[in-house]
Amino acid sequence: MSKLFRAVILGPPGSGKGTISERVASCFGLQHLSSGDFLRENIAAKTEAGVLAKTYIEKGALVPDHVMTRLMLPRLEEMTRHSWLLDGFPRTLAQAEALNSACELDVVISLNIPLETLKERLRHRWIHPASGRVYNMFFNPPRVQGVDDISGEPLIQHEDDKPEALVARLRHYKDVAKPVIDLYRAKGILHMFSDTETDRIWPYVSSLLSAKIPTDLADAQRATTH
Ligand SMILES: Nc1nc2c(ncn2[C@@H]2O[C@H](COP(=O)(O)OP(=O)(O)O)[C@@H](O)[C@H]2O)c(=O)[nH]1
Ligand SMILES: Nc1ccn([C@@H]2O[C@H](COP(=O)(O)OP(=O)(O)O)[C@@H](O)[C@H]2O)c(=O)n1
Repeated sequence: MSKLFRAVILGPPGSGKGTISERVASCFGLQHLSSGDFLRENIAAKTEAGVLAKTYIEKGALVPDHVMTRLMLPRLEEMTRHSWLLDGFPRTLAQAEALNSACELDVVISLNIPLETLKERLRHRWIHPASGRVYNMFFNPPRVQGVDDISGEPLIQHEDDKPEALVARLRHYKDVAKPVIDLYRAKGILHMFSDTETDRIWPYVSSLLSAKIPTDLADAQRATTH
């Protein structure tokens, strides 16, 4: 069996992790696992972890490490036969260390986006809460203003994307992420991309993954996902 491929995408809220992950999933056939979406599914299903996580997210706080790892590691266990791209986890050094002991990563993509750009994007981010689909009123607007393209249901704005909560959230992200980035840099698997536009970053991410993902794996996975 060919080797499976494991990747993580890091970056502050609004840096384009979800947008790039979707492109990676469709071009390279990796499974995209977003911890934010998975948390929202757990909250909607009122699982034990979901009920607990909700109390933190509502306050704009990070979900504690032991809750996140207890949620994510079993989910990754279910994907041992797939190649995947993990988005939103790990967020802290403790989460990165827990992930380390569960599996070996091939590549870490880190998005380095200027603060002003992040603020501008998140102000205009709207989501469809049931599916996690993300829109931007300029970059990828819904076909009908305020309405999800697929379900026709109303879009909402995250409380923590509103301007008042944003700056503190982005600043906090930086402090927490630094040791995670340092860890992956020390392991020699970190690839950092800096720009203000996802469309300019994407060709570099795409050529990195083309070089790193074994071709037989990419072909096989494409065949099963299309
Ligand atoms: N203007 C602009 N918006 C973008 C770009 N890339 C992503 N977005 C939007 O910015 C917001 C944040 O992107 P998302 O992929 O959700 O970032 P994440 O929080 O890191 O997962 C979304 O509304 C995206 O549609 C870009 O290059 N330019
Ligand atoms: N590893 C993680 C991932 C998400 N979260 C929480 O879940 C929320 C939504 O995650 P997300 O990845 O969809 O959103 P942003 O990081 O773009 O805000 C975050 O704002 C955190 O409150 C967390 O605490 N720890």
